[in-house]
Amino acid sequence: MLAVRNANLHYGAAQALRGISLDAEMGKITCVLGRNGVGKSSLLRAITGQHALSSGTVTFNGVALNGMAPYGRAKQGVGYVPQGREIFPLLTVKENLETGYAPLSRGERLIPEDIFNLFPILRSMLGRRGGDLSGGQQQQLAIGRAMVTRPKILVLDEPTEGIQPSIIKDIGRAIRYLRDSTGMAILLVEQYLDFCRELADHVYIMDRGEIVADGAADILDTADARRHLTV
Ligand SMILES: Nc1ncnc2c1ncn2[C@@H]1O[C@H](COP(=O)(O)OP(=O)(O)OP(=O)(O)O)[C@@H](O)[C@H]1O
Repeated sequence: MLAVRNANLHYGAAQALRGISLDAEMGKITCVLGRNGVGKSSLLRAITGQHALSSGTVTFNGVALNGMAPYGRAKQGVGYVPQGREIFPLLTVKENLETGYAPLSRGERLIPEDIFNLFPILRSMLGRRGGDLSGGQQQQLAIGRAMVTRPKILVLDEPTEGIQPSIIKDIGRAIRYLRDSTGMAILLVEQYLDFCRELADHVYIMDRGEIVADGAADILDTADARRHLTV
């Protein structure tokens, strides 16, 4: 289980996270919902080691991640699909996938066949440059690249952002498959309520750097949740 406790994060004098505590359990999909700018990406950057917390702790299966570089966290099994996907535009699809080898030992350096079963388009585009792919294909590639690292927790930053509905369905199916087939924990942040309602085992709602509610997906239908989520 990933456990965040009393996390505070600052950008200079501005505080982006205020005393956040949350759990992402193994074999479950945990969704964090919130409007633009409430601190969702900051939370994921703190978990994956892109930005240090000012105070608070992050542990994964009992191992303290605080102070560990992103590479060390990847070795601990933290896979990250960043906002905007961050595909290398001049590398081919295959080379992009192979960048996921970095935290693996030599014997583990294989591209899992599951990636192509979930996203067949990637197999047919292995030799194409990342920059030539559509936004939805790049999102599939970013998830595939994270799968190459054999994550025990997959952390996704707004996987539906700017993506057409048919590919959103494929991504939802892939996330469910990963939960059910591997028992990994999945933590995703989103603004797209219906996507979370369909997928989430547990939901947290964030507003202005704080967790303001949490529970099963049906809390999204409460008036209190809507107040924090509508613009
Ligand atoms: N590098 C940075 N320097 C200064 N302020 C930042 C930085 N990154 C984010 N912020 C600020 O921190 C707050 C939280 O931003 P964050 O990106 O975590 O929110 P978010 O919920 O992920 O929003 P979005 O949906 O737009 O990605 C915002 O007020 C944002 O302007």
